[in-house]
Amino acid sequence: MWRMLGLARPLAGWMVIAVACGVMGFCCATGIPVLAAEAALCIFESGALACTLSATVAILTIMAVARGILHFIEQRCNHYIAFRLLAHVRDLVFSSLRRLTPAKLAGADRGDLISTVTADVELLEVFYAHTISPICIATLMACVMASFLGTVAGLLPAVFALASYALVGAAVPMLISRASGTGGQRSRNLAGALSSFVLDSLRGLNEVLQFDAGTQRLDELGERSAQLVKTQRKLRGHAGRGQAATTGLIMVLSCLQVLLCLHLVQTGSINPEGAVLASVATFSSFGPFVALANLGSTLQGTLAAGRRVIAVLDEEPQVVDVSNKDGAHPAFSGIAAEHVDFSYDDEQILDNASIAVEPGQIVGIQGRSGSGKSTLCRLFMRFWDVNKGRVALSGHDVRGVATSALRDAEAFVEQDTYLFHDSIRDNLLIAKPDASDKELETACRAASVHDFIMSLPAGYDTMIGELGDTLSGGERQRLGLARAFLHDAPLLLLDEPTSNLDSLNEGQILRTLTEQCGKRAVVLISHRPSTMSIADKTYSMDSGRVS
Ligand SMILES: Nc1ncnc2c1ncn2[C@@H]1O[C@H](COP(=O)(O)OP(=O)(O)OP(=O)(O)O)[C@@H](O)[C@H]1O
Repeated sequence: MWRMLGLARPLAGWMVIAVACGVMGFCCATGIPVLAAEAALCIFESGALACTLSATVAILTIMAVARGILHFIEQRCNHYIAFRLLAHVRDLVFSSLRRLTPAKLAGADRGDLISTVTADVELLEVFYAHTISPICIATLMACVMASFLGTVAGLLPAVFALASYALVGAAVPMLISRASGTGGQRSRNLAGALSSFVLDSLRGLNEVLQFDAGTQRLDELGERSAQLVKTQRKLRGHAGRGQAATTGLIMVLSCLQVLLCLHLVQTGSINPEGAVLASVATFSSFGPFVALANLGSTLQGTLAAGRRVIAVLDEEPQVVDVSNKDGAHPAFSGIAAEHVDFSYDDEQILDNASIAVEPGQIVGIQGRSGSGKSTLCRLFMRFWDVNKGRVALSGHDVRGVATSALRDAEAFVEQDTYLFHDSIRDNLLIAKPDASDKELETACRAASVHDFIMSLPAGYDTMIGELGDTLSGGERQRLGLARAFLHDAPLLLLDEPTSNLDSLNEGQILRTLTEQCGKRAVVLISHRPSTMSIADKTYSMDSGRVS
């Protein structure tokens, strides 16, 4: 909670305005019946109906309008603070992910991470807009009311009111929160799992139809929905019972205050006027504390979301970027893995692996599936650091090379090319944002994809559908290669670059690679003998060892 509050420090000024408006607004809300009671007493005592009534009506009208305006300003400020902070927190989370990726996003907790980035950050709105300032407002209102009651009716009604506020505003939300238990969290997890299941089913629709698994998927969908509805019904039940208990408790406490005031009048400790004003004020002053009582059912979920967001912010990256100032910027003169040991978790993937790539060379790597070929490329990119040995770029350990220099020196085409929901042009320009149309065309011709792009209705400005599934595997692969060619790095790491291509397109790509090999070094991973035939030398990988 303190860490989350710390993030709100730059917006403290807005928070002060929100709290001030909230307190003044509740003073008006409580003041209206108190003033009305005061006017009634005055008329009853003096009989000066006309003048008292018009003055009172005027003041009451001003207070009622002021209450509305103040509440509006309070809510505006709270939501301004909340949404500014959500943007700030999202920025912090994305910066953190930038530090933690790609190792973090390749891990098994990827799904959890995505719900932290989306749902958890969103949930913090409740904390920033509906938790902090209501707590401050309730605390200040408790002080204001205690001093008012102390003035009109003495110490005892003031102390009783304070105890009542503590009961409604602190004990009740804690009890509701405890009674709801982890229900809020469970409901959120179930809702997240349900949407993933729906998305998964839609993505795998072809497989579902092909294997006639529709009924089975529908049954599972029904079961998951029923579980979610059950959990939410239970939660609503808790919230409803909590609200009913709060309202009942307020009635009982207000009546007890009236009885206490009557008793004090009987003993002569206070006058009847003070007793009436204290009773009316107590009845109408529970608003800020009810707001806190209602937080009970959401508090645990909000704090759990905050804890997860802060855990992402605090997580230490597996690979720490090297800044331009601290790192080396060597001109490319080859890359090598020297006696490298590596494991993702406990399972050893590379065992004393050594490989050397010189400028202008095409180096092939082959081996059975899972032998660690792609892993070696990821170590060249320094997505992970080696456990033993070193990866050397131009003779420099990559752990000492500036990350931007490393990215400039290498272009990596992985087995799956990710295409953004954007135009083909913008998808390619990510590799070189300032590339001219001519450069774009040259890269696409080299990747044998220019003619295909020109056959599309809007050419390079054609939008790529969501998940890129309007394109074939081969078209996506060639766009990935075009990106790498555009990046124009001296080292190309190509992981199965021709696996989805027909022999015509494969031939064109291989021609491009051999033509360019004077210009750059290429690491080529492939199971295809035709692709491997262009390699100057070939390494074989088996159980993490290279020969
Ligand atoms: N992020 C990861 N976390 C844990 N294990 C991983 C991770 N990525 C890969 N592995 C495991 O490491 C081993 C080597 O994977 P790698 O992708 O390097 O193999 P590969 O030789 O390129 O296989 P293929 O030819 O099928 O692409 C595999 O057993 C794989 O399951």
